[in-house]
Amino acid sequence: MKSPKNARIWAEPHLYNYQGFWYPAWQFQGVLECQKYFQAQDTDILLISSPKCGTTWLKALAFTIINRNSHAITSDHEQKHPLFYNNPHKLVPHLELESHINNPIFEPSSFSSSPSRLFATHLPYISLSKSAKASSCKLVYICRDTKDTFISLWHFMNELGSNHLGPNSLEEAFEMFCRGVSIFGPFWDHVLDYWKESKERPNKVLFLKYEEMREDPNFHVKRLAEFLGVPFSLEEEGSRVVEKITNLCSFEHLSNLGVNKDGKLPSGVENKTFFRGGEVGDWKNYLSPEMVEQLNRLNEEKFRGSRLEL
Ligand SMILES: Nc1ncnc2c1ncn2[C@@H]1O[C@H](COP(=O)(O)OS(=O)(=O)O)[C@@H](OP(=O)(O)O)[C@H]1O
Repeated sequence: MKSPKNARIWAEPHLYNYQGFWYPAWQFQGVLECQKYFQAQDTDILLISSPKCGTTWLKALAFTIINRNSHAITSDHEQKHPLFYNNPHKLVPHLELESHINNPIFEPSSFSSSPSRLFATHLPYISLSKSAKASSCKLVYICRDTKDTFISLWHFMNELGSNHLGPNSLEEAFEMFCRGVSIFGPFWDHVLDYWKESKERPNKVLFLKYEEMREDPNFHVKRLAEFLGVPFSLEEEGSRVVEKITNLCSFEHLSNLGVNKDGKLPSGVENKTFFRGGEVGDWKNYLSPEMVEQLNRLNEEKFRGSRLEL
């Protein structure tokens, strides 16, 4: 199904609805190919998110955790770790984007030496391939406060929007987001489906919250490593490997690296667009009291009975 009006929709001329979720034309083909062709292996790890919920950060953390034996955590002085000269999106391929370019080949990053293939996706649960759901591959989902996600998405899409239709105003974007019309949205359905799966199959789906990770990153890095089957040894804890990973992957560190200030992805997107501010509660600088009330009300309605709070 195609969006009804020929207007600016998240700086896109049209969005397409498939299985209840919205996509720009340039991603739609990749979504279909990914659902049809991606063959998950039992040892795979999929990092999953609705856009702007912490994908870049999670990619950096998971890559560093699972490859720590082959890529030791180096200091600013040594700069040997791949994160010093690669944006996290280059180290962890995004399924629906890569498949669009290389269909139907799903190649893990050549930087990874882990026996687990590491991929990321924004696909909603309903559109994952059969094997991703049925195999023993691990799914790590990260979600974020609804209001901060919306503000981050609005900035990002306006920044990306290279078409002649121009940017969306905050009010236009807000109205669409609340109706569920956003990239890989409705946001609430995306989050809720993975939340339910994480409750039903906790060994299969780990559900992370951006704000909780900001609050105590070391705790969540340990939790992530345990879930991925590569817990930290006592020796590693003693030599502060957890803290080193947290620091290496922090917003402050990654956003100040040359590669993330000046580099670009093969798609042409500038790496710096993935590092806007990384603040919790930035929505307070943008949303009116009425908008806040509306998003709070939607959160309550959509998540009622699920015990999920965002
Ligand atoms: N390392 C690290 N730590 C904490 N936060 C980080 C990090 N890297 C990126 N960010 C912030 O995450 C927001 C981008 O979200 P995503 O990475 O999910 O974007 S994308 O879906 O991959 O396009 C975006 O949030 P906003 O700054 O609020 O827009 C980024 O700044």
